[in-house]
Amino acid sequence: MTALLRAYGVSKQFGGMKAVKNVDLEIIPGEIHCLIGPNGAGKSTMFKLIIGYHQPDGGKIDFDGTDITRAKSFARVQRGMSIKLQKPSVFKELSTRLNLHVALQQKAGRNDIAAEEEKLLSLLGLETHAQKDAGLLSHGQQQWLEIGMALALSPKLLLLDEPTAGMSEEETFRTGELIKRLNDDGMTILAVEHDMSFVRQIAHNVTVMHLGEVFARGKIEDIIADERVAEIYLGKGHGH
Ligand SMILES: Nc1ncnc2c1ncn2[C@@H]1O[C@H](COP(=O)(O)OP(=O)(O)OP(=O)(O)O)[C@@H](O)[C@H]1O
Repeated sequence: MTALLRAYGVSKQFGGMKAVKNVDLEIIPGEIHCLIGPNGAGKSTMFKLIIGYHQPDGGKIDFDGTDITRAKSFARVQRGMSIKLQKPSVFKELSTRLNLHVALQQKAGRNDIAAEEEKLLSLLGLETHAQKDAGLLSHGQQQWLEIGMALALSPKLLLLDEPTAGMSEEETFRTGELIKRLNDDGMTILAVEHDMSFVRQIAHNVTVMHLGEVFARGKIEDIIADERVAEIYLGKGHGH
């Protein structure tokens, strides 16, 4: 199957520090793909190269059949990437519903925004919080709202940077169920994630980075069974 996103030999250096070395990554339409690895592995840098926050020193990134290696972030969004960064950046003084409304308005050609709002509120499990100021939602609810705002753009690829950061165990599990529901509805998802039990809950395929390089890649069940992967997580005392 043709990849939706394909990175070839991507590298990024900060001063003398090679944060990402010759990384290949492939996202297939319809999959949930997790990019994992211990602290300092280069995951965030790779994510930022994909979303256009950093420019690579070498390599190439194709998205939906187009070379986007040097494209600006907004051009990537226009092509169908939707990005949810780690920290929620909802409009805290606006209601949950209004946050979704604003996000839905950004996509041209919507004719029934109210119906889309209802759909998203129910998908996110936030119906009873529709009128509440977003700033009064729990941390987890704000993260879900932001996922909803990312979905409002009807993306081809949803990119999530550590979607469970700072969440309780219960919120983490519910986030996993939400991501799986989105995927059941056809959404392709790339998530950078630390939490292995969460990765086990959602991932189809996994790319493992270590010291800036791809250390392993494959189906989630093979990655879980790979003792070398367990060693890089546990062996160096990084605490993940
Ligand atoms: N803007 C930057 N300037 C200098 N060095 C950087 C920069 N961004 C990342 N690095 C370095 O690149 C390496 C990889 O960092 P990166 O944040 O990509 O790893 P990570 O796998 O996301 O780690 P973590 O799980 O701790 O977030 C680290 O050694 C980091 O200090």
